[in-house]
Amino acid sequence: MGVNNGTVQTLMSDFLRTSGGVAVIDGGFATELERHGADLNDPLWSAKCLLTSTDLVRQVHLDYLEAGADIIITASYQATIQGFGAKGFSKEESEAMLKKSVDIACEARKIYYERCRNSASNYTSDGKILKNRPILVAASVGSYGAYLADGSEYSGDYGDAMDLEFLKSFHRRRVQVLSESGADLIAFETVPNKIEAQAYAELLEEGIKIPAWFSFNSKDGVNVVSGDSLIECAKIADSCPKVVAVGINCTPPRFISGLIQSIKKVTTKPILIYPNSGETYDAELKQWVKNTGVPDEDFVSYVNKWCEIGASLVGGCCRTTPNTIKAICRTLPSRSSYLA
Ligand code: MET
Ligand SMILES: [Zn+2]
Repeated sequence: MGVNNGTVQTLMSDFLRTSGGVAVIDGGFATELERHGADLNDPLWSAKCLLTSTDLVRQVHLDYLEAGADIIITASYQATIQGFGAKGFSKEESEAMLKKSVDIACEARKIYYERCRNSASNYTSDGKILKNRPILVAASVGSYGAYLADGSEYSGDYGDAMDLEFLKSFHRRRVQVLSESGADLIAFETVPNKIEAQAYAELLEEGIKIPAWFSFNSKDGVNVVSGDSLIECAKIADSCPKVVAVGINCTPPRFISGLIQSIKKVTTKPILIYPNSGETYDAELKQWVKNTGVPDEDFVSYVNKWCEIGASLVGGCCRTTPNTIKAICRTLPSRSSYLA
């Protein structure tokens, strides 16, 4: 673990202090696996690589560390006990797979630290950042909609019959296993609606021993994707003592400033931002389609503005790459010092 003496509540503030006020999150993980040739057309999506391509998973984590990320997010976004079960794995095997997603990220961090130790400078001639610094491993938990693998993490529509207890029991064991796996925190990502945020907040109170962040997604720049109020969602995160950061991921860059302003109204917890490239995922085509996608340079030109208005953790989501993360590091005043 990269930060010493941290308690659950102070983990993120301690971490941000040692990171110079702003920390860098990694970039798109599943889409980066795909860019390296992985076929993720599967209900497990990126978690399929936990079964077939662990070396690639480790390599992509390392690529993000060498691009300057301070926080790497595990391949467990769409890894669920139910999803592995549907492929014939036992409960024990499925739980082992969850643990493995964290183990691989921790291995990458260990290899990275070795490379830092063996490197004469913080920045190599081929553009790698090898700077010894605190690094956190965040265990990803994607939404119930992500498990459904039908794009409903972008609609947030779970039907009228959905209830809180169902969602809690869906996520309970997975969250327990990930919280005992050696990860530093849990990243609840792409949270599409209020009921799922509530379910996570209540699960965290069931004796979970590591902190978490809540990251919502939006497709209108005002509400979360289901149409539920972002303000109300952020309030749920704010009132949960285990939640150490609140924010937005997998949302077009152009919406981010407004969303930060909304979140700020209801919480003083650190705000995290990791937008996608601005393209849209077409669930039927199972493809990212271009619309208002912004190239890396434009995406990055927003970053300091986001920090000025309140973000303190910044990275990228789907279709962003290690180059995006490098460019984010280069633009942050607190980082540029070791990237000369
Ligand atoms: N951390 C996940 C990934 O980058 C988030 C996916 S959002 C649909 O793969
Ligand atoms: Zn994404």
